[in-house]
Amino acid sequence: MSLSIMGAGAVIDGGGSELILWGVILTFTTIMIRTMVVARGHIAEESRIRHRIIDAVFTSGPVDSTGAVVSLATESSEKMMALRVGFVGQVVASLTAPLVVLGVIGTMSGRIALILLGMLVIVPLLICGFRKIISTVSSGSQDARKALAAAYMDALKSLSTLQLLGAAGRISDQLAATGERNRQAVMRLLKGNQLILFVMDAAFYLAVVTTTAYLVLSSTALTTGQAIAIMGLSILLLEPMDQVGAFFYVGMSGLGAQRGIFGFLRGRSKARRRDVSIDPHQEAAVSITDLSFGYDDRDVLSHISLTIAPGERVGIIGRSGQGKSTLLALMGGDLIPRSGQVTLREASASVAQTTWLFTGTIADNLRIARPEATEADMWAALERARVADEIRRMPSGLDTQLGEQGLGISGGQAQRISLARAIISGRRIILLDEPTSHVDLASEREILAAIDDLGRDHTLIMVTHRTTTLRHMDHIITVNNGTLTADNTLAEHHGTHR
Ligand SMILES: Nc1ncnc2c1ncn2[C@@H]1O[C@H](COP(=O)(O)OP(=O)(O)OP(=O)(O)O)[C@@H](O)[C@H]1O
Repeated sequence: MSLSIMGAGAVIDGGGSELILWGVILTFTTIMIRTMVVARGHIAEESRIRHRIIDAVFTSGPVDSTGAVVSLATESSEKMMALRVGFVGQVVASLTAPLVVLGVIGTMSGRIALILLGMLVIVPLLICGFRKIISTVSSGSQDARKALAAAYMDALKSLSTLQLLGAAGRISDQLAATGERNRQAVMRLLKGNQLILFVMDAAFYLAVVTTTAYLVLSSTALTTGQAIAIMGLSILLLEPMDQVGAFFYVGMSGLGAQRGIFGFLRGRSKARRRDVSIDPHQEAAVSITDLSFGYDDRDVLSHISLTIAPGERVGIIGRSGQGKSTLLALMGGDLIPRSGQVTLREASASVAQTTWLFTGTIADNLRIARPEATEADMWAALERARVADEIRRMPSGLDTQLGEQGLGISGGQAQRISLARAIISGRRIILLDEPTSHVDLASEREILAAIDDLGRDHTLIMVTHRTTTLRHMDHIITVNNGTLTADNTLAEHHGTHR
């Protein structure tokens, strides 16, 4: 369009080939800038954002809401990428066009170009003004969407529990209500956008066209051809207005998503986990010195010290809520002590209370701990965890597909696969948090036998409630009121705690 308008002005004036040439060059430059900026690293940028989010989760430990993180790593990342790659590029390009046009108008009348430039500057100011007005509505819509994603994720994660409790219907109603709140928030955002767009579009179009017409008509220095060319060109000044609509859809939601992602990353970097310190020259497998820890303003462990020799099996017991799992998490580096020090001779592996298996095959789940493991390595680890025979009897063996959290196998089998994974990792300090609490007696016997079979090349530290398990331990430590009591033998334990 710019080409034909400039052409018109030039042809009418005669000898305007220079203008046409400029028009051609600058129009193509604008298109190239737009294409290059938009295309640059589209997918790379999105995966970079996702990578930062996931990296922050991995380095700083568990999150309060998995759903919210999934929402950040999917929808929000997409929106932030759309803002940074597609939208910013388009805005730059759409601002280039009017500047070029002003340059061309400037060759005919510097005064008109300057006045129109002044009007153009108002556009970003107007956008900023409206952004402030609408940002609350936009954040509300983002929050509603995040709440919806988190609610779905939580409901799906606890589906079987909800069904067992007969609460599925109620939760389904709650999800519907959360969905409705999300719909209303989106509608509010759209309504606000439409209104602002209408006002801005109409006002700006009218202002530019009337001002240009007035300036052209009141100028005596312009030829008829120039006057027509300037009037035509002024239409191109409205190009940024086409971006205003996109600004409120892509820009505002992108900025909201960016705020959410940066806020999450800032929070995570504050909570950044410090890996437990490793000292291969240390004699003890685990040494804890004058360690204190608490959640918020509540102290859980106070000035505790502990040394565990390589090859020892230590049972950690105590009443519910005394801090057994917390102590194990501190040994694994999942929590940071408030004061004091935890030092391990080498990195540890964990077997959690509830099985932690991914969707994938049994082999996939083992190779997570050691990607280069051969089939023979995997069978050896499964033998040691006393689950190999059962897996051999499964039609697909190592290729048996597991659902989320080990769906498709029994809790006891899942727990022993989890133990096999700790074994195949080659780590010789194994932290077990009540590995037998959710399994039947037969599975418990198998797990305990597997622990006995591990031999003295592994140091085992196990939180447990079960007295049967304690017989397999060399030492028992009781956590009580923030302190530790070491019972050197099982007899001592029975003597004091029966
Ligand atoms: N993430 C957390 N935020 C705040 N408080 C927590 C958190 N995790 C645990 N606690 C509290 O810290 C205390 C110790 O918890 P911990 O899970 O370590 O106890 P435990 O001895 O392992 O209990 P149980 O035998 O019931 O598993 C409890 O009072 C618990 O409520």
